[in-house]
Amino acid sequence: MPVKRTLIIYHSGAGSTKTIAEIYHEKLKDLSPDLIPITLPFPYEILGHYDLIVLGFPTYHGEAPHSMVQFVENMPSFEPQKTAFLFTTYGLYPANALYHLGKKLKEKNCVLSFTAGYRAPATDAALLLPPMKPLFRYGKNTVKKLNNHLEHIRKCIVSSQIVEINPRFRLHALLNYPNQYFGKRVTHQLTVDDTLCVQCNRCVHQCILTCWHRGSSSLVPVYDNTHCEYCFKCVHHCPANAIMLSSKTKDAPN
Ligand SMILES: Cc1cc2nc3c(=O)[nH]c(=O)nc-3n(C[C@H](O)[C@H](O)[C@H](O)COP(=O)(O)O)c2cc1C
Repeated sequence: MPVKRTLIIYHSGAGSTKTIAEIYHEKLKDLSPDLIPITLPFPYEILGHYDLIVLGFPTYHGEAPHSMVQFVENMPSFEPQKTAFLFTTYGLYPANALYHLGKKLKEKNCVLSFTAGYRAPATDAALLLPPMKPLFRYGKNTVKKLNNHLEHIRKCIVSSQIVEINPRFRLHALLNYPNQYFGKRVTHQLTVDDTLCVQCNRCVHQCILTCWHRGSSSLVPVYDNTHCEYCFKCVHHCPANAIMLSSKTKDAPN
């Protein structure tokens, strides 16, 4: 049976989703999967080289991030069908994030064969409540879960036995609605400390929603939160810890 060509593709702010994607990549390396982060816009034609796509994303406010939704919505409808695996990382509760993105993938003619959620350090909470950072960590059963999931994925890659699943709608996720409603209404203002900034422009290169631009009057990058989904990738990638955060509640960005 021919081995299916596999692409692992992910979006990650603080690195937890990237870590899980890298573990998938490492543990399946004998089957030569490719691993890439999502970019916007994305060269969708490369997806034509793969039979099977593993898609990873963090849960934000009980949903997939806008960037991820945008990535899937702009995807062409596949002909022939493609097999997709979906995983998310979350701090406390992934609500219906997998259900909603799974449905969108099916609209693109993907056969969804697997979904998984991994509890990971809650990046937003760790940034907003630094003293509580030690409480936010990977779930105790993550290694066991990963091993089971990798075994399943391996079977699908080496055989043609793909079983289609329908991700379950979690009714109790409706209780999470206040968190989603208010969470989306908190906006953050990121500021750069000019005295610390080393003008490497890593924030400009890392942001997939182009919230950072090279400064015109100074070499310090300029931030615009109009499209920001607060993944905090810029904060985590800044080598000089020059990006700082403040929050306020106002109208949601969308
Ligand atoms: C803006 C934002 C919103 C979040 N909302 C939720 C949430 O609703 N539920 C949850 O369990 N975790 C939530 N988290 C935590 C992330 O899902 C978790 O930290 C995830 O592993 C981050 O992945 P990353 O490190 O790849 O960015 C949120 C994090 C951020 C930054």
